[in-house]
Amino acid sequence: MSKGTSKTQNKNGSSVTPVSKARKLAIIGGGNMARSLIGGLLHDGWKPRQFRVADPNASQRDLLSQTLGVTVFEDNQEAAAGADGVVLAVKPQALSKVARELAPALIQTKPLIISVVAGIRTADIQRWIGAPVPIVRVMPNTPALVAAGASGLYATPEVNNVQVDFAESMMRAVGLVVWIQQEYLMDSVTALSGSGPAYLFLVLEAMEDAAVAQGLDRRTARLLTLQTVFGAAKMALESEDTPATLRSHVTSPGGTTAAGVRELERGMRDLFYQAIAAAAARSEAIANHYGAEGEE
Ligand SMILES: NC(=O)C1=CN([C@@H]2O[C@H](COP(=O)(O)OP(=O)(O)OC[C@H]3O[C@@H](n4cnc5c(N)ncnc54)[C@H](O)[C@@H]3O)[C@@H](O)[C@H]2O)C=CC1
Ligand SMILES: O=C(O)[C@@H]1CCC=N1
Repeated sequence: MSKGTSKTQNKNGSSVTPVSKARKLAIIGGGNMARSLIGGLLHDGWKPRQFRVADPNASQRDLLSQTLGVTVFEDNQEAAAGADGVVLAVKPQALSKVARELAPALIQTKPLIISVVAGIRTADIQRWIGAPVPIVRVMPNTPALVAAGASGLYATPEVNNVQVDFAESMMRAVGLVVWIQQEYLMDSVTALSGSGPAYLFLVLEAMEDAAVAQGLDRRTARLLTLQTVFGAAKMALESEDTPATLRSHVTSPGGTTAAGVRELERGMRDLFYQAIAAAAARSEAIANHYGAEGEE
């Protein structure tokens, strides 16, 4: 896997053209992921007028228009009208209804459909829409808000090269992009990088609390924790060495790090193995459960 965000070729090996700043993007579901994505794209130079966001919840719409300046709609079809891309960003249980409602507009105007919905497979979305429409399934994560996202992308065979470039340029503007060739692996991507920020926020909480228990004040504990985690990730991204080698450089024989790592090795690897396996299994279960809606 390549590191950083400087990839210059798309999944077909051709160079990526930047997304035209005239493109219009409809986003169906204006919650946490939509806000992270829009915030990151605005930071990259997109204009608020390029976004048409639909959400049935008035307070979500107010938040979006007041904080991000985007155009908001109560009606999904109105938001999708005339968009070059339609991002589906509702919860998995809402997707079948949303896709069925949008079907006539999507079949008529043929925008690229980008689903960020965890679990749900492209075949189920196409079945709800009732036609083999082009879909790029994306698993982003919330650090997209600060242009440090990580996204796995899967394209159905109907997606053409221009649409590949569109999806890739858009997601690269908010972080790292990796193309996934087999759709079932999107469950693993979801479990790793989609959910991953939450695991690491938990690690931050645990390190900070442990430092406070040692006597450090909370502010100092938080600052040292955050900078340590940021520094370690930056160093690992920029280094040719593996994380194991970098760890060995910190660990003096008989020293403090060895004493700390010995405690973590009593269960941390197994816990992460179990956490990622559980999240991937949940993604598959969501797909089986909510994806089956409307099946004959
Ligand atoms: N939050 C995260 O870190 C990530 C979330 N995702 C996926 O993104 C999707 C959205 O997640 P969040 O933004 O976290 O959820 P959220 O609950 O914050 O946002 C969902 C929004 O959809 C709106 N909504 C409900 N029914 C709707 C309908 N019929 N039409 C239009 N909008 C409707 C809700 O009012 C809400 O504002 C989920 O499918 C999730 O799996 C993917 C990657 C990361
Ligand atoms: O928790 C979830 O289901 C979503 C998908 C990845 C991150 N949040």
